[in-house]
Amino acid sequence: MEQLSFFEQPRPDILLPEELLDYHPQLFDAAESAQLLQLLIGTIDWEQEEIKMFGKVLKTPRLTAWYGDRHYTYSGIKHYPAPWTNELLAIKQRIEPIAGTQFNSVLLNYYRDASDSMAWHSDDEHELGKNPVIASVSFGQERRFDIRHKHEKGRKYAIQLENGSLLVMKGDLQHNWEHRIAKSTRAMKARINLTFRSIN
Ligand SMILES: O=C(O)CCC(=O)C(=O)O
Ligand SMILES: [Fe+2]
Repeated sequence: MEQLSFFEQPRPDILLPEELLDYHPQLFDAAESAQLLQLLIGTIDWEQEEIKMFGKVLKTPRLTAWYGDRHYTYSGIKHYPAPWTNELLAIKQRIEPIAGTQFNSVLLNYYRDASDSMAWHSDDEHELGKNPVIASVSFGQERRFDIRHKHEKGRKYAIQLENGSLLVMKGDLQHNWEHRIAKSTRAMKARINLTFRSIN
């Protein structure tokens, strides 16, 4: 199946383009990451959204939640976020100096196992502006993050997003590239990813 075989193992010899991606492993240590993973699983108001595709109603293959100050349209659905929690604010304050910008919203994704995923997409909604900085924090199971150029076939990268890491996405990544978290053929434990955004 194309989904599973598109990328081989990430090549550690290929450096990530630094104008697009800035990776900070172990920003949160193992103890803190384990604690935040359990706390977020237990306290976030998770939902499984439905998407309409080719006249069918499908469930999104992961759980999601929006928190922050601004409502936001994503995949054609208008979201009214829940107010910041103390933990989410603390994570936001920790990453803002590294990302070099301030955020007013966060999308949380909960990948329960290997069959949870996020399809190829760009975060290119109008409210985010043309070349947004988006800060992606991961807790729990390491998963592979795939990136491909929209027009130049063969320009692609894969990076393992480790427990406690921060990935800053910037430049024209949301304009000329797409990214995804593919399903995996190997067993996968729970993972939570938080993408902090600034919505106009
Ligand atoms: O789970 C991830 O690492 C990616 C999340 C993502 O692309 C998004 O929230 O738009
Ligand atoms: Fe995304």
